[in-house]
Amino acid sequence: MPTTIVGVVGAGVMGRGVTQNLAQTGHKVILLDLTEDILQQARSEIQKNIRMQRMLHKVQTTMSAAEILEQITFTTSYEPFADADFVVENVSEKWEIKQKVITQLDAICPAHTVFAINTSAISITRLAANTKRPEQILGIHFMNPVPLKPVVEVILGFHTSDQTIAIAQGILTTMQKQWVIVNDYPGFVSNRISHLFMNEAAFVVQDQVATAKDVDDIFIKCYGHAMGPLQTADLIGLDTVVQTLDVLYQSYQDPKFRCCPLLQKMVDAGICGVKSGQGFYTY
Ligand SMILES: NC(=O)c1ccc[n+]([C@@H]2O[C@H](COP(=O)([O-])OP(=O)(O)OC[C@H]3O[C@@H](n4cnc5c(N)ncnc54)[C@H](O)[C@@H]3O)[C@@H](O)[C@H]2O)c1
Repeated sequence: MPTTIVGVVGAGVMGRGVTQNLAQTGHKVILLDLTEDILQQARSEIQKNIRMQRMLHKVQTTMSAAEILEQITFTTSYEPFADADFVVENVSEKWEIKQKVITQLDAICPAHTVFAINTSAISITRLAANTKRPEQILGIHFMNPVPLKPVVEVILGFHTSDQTIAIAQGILTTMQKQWVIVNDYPGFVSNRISHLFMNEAAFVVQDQVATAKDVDDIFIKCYGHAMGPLQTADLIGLDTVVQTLDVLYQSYQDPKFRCCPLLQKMVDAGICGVKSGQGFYTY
């Protein structure tokens, strides 16, 4: 396999999962975030998740937790990205932040490096236009928790080349992932549909039609879903759900994506779901 070093930008919910998945399948990973504190939290969280996932989900790896962590370089500097062959970008779901990061990556990474954008809804084509390598950019929408979810959505930007797709598929195969390839319109398939579900579920709770648990129970017990829409929103992070709805609303100019005021109010109050310990449920 040609790729040896993978850069990961953003050490939040998704960046940690992507890093763990890459490291435990033998890749050398450079993980970048804004502060040492965030990186320290990411390190502890990855260590905890390796242990928990082995215990609860019987995840098979021949490497010890210490060996997996040794594969990861934690950094606040872009300098090590000069050696990266493949980059997975996982920063917050805000256009200005992703645009700045992709420009910095384009300046430091070697000419051959492929960039995979892990986004909920932002246009891959629009981000690619901020680089000198639009044919080497594609979207990989990983599912959460990354090491446990076997399938990703691969999103083709307008200029994404066949070679870029093949390189990404090579990395995904080593990560033990399967993929579904889709075209680039904001929200792709998964989030364009799921955010309507989650948003409307929040409106139902806001309107006091039912409690969060009753809404979720209907999806789980009547429709056979593994999780209800509000449990899913808590798992994603309510802040990320609100940001994604904002991107969808701006992109399509369609009122069906207007964010439920209850969701916005919860985020304003610091209630962001699993990551903050409180959302529609308590964690
Ligand atoms: N949470 C999910 O279930 C989920 C699933 C699929 C895709 N996504 C997408 O993945 C991306 C990351 O989501 P998340 O849930 O991990 O968010 P998060 O808020 O948990 O983490 C974002 C991280 O980005 C870092 N960051 C912000 N600006 C940065 C910069 N300039 N340079 C480096 N790091 C920076 C933050 O410090 C934070 O650690 C988003 O685009 C989101 O839409 C999320």
